[in-house]
Amino acid sequence: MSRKILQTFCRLSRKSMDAVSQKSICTSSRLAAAKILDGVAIAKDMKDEVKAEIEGFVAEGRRPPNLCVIQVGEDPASKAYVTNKIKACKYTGITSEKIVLPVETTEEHLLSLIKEKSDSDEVDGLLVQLPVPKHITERKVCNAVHPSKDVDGFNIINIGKFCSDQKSFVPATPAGVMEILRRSGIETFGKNAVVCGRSKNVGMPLAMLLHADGVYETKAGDATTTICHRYTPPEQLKLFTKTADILVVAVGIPGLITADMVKEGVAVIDIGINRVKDEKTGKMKLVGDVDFEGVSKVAGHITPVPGGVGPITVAMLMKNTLTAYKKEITFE
Ligand SMILES: Nc1nc(=O)c2c([nH]1)NC[C@@H]1CN(c3ccc(C(=O)N[C@@H](CCC(=O)O)C(=O)O)cc3)C=[N+]21
Ligand SMILES: [Mg+2]
Repeated sequence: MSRKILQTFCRLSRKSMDAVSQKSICTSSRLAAAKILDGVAIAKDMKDEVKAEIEGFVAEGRRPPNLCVIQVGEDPASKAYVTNKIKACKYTGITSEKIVLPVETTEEHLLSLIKEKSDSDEVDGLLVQLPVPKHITERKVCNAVHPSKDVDGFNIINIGKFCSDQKSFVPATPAGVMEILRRSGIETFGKNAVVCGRSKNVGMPLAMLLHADGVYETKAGDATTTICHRYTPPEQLKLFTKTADILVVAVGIPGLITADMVKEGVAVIDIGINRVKDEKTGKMKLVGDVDFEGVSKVAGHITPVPGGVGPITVAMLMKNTLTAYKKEITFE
């Protein structure tokens, strides 16, 4: 046998032996389907913890925490999200006020309402559901919410603190993703994380949480973190996603991530929310950015859509509202 053939043979037999030993050792995730990270169950655990703590405060004679949610216009998706938030308030024992303003509300009127609620001793958490109508400047709205009540973490003071590794209100979706990883025992320290999407409310803060130094107040993940975005050439996107031990996708393109783009055993967190028509039934359905069927055969862990990150976002908002109530973060 020539040297070359022998080498090839050895390599092949080594590979097949690995496959055999892996199969016999690894009975669950790897070679079988990915473990589905149940967002509804994790969110329930988180809400139950908040609920128990609130019951304690109320038993001591304190008023429960309060959340004020302002919605401008009647966007159907916003309505659904706000409904979920109010429902979670009821479940956890947070009192809530939902204020729906007409779509033609002036910026001046909205800003004065935000100021009124920011000044009210009855309100602990305050948020304006985004997006706001085009004639209103989103940045002004976010900055009008007092930092100590800014449970969305969208005020520039909270963004500044957060980016300086200080304790702050952190946006619920990225904070929720870290919570999924933590509660599912998925290590970030020294791992490769790839974040697809660089939005100010999700991709950017999530990349911060994954890459920054865990010794500081934000308790970040110490992962080697790559950010991909709309100008990452498609053929390069795959090179990056293939390196990921943790792959987070928040882009808004159904089916963007396919099985050939991921490494075996990767933890996939799908933040996409896309309403598409079901080919079989003709009805509208919710899907993420990940080809769930294909990728779940290769991944070690994967979040579904719906029932993944969405419910955890809502649960994290409850946690942030409790934090605001306890005045755990100081703003001087
Ligand atoms: N000021 C502000 N704060 C936000 O936190 C905020 C926002 N604006 N604007 C929009 C995004 C998106 N977001 C979601 C909340 C709940 C679900 C959720 O409950 N999703 C369910 C399905 C809901 C459905 O059926 O549409 C699930 O994934 O299972 C999703 C997304 C919060 N956001
Ligand atoms: Mg969000």
